Amino acid sequence: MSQTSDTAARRPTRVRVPHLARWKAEGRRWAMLTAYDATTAGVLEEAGIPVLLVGDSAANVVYGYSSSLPVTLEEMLPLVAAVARGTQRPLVVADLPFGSYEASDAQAVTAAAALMKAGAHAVKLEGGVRARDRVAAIVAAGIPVMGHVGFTPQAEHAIGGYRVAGRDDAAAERTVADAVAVADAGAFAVVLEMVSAPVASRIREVLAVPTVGIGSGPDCDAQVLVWQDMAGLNDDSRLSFVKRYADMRGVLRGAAAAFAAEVEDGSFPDAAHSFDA
Ligand SMILES: Nc1nc(=O)c2c([nH]1)NC[C@@H]1CN(c3ccc(C(=O)N[C@@H](CCC(=O)O)C(=O)O)cc3)CN21
Ligand SMILES: CC(C)C(=O)C(=O)O
Ligand SMILES: [Mg+2]
Repeated sequence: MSQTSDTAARRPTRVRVPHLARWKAEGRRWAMLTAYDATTAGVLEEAGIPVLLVGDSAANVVYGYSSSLPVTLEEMLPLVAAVARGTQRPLVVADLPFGSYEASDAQAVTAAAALMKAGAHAVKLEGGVRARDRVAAIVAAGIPVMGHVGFTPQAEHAIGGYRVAGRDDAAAERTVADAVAVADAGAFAVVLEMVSAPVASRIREVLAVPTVGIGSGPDCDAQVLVWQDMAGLNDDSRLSFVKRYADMRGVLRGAAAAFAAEVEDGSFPDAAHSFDA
């Protein structure tokens, strides 16, 4: 295949599902962050993040809902398209939102295909044993699926709150069985959310595919955080598994306040930021 422009010649190779399998075999850990817009996704690509998740956490951090339940497929699609347009290298995974895949395999495949048409390279859905048929149906349609077990926020009301999965022996066995079920159904990776660290470690040993931890301890093949949590843009301090790597909330508040002060005192715009004649 000939490459005709400089841009094409420099275009980085897209991360694909087989790369993640290879990284597990090599014992190489990797980071996943959420992204919801083209600008941020481009910055995360520059930082070398290989996998971006357009999470249904968009419900909270983009749309301002107090849980992930209200966000719709229609609200997810433009965010997926923006992240795909804004990046060249990262694998873009899109969450199937609550209500878009539970009713039937056919509904799940239709919703997954809509996310792929918007630009995703893979989809993610919540649930273990209860979701295995959905995973298999979407995989059979040629769409890579990332699983998500442990605490599954879309099932908050069935679970009875935000809680760590796998803390007693029976719960540990259920969580391992959930991860195995989605991996056996064809998932290329499995998110482990708020799984106790020893159980997550066991799942990592048992699964041939990578585990992606969030609040599940260090013994995972990859780690994921919501980018606004990671960057300290969110002020929600309830999430004890989040580490803040910057104070973006403080930086942005400071910049906005400085801008407003200069507008109010007439020092912005100055000659350097105006057009003469
Ligand atoms: N900003 C943001 N970050 C997230 O990680 C996130 C979202 N939004 N929205 C979708 C889901 C919801 N998630 C959540 C929501 C709440 C807890 C939570 O309350 N955790 C507490 C309680 C744990 C416990 O009681 O055992 C914690 O201490 O982490 C955890 C994950 C993770 N996802
Ligand atoms: C927190 C991650 C795993 C997620 O599912 C989301 O952002 O919606
Ligand atoms: Mg999600």
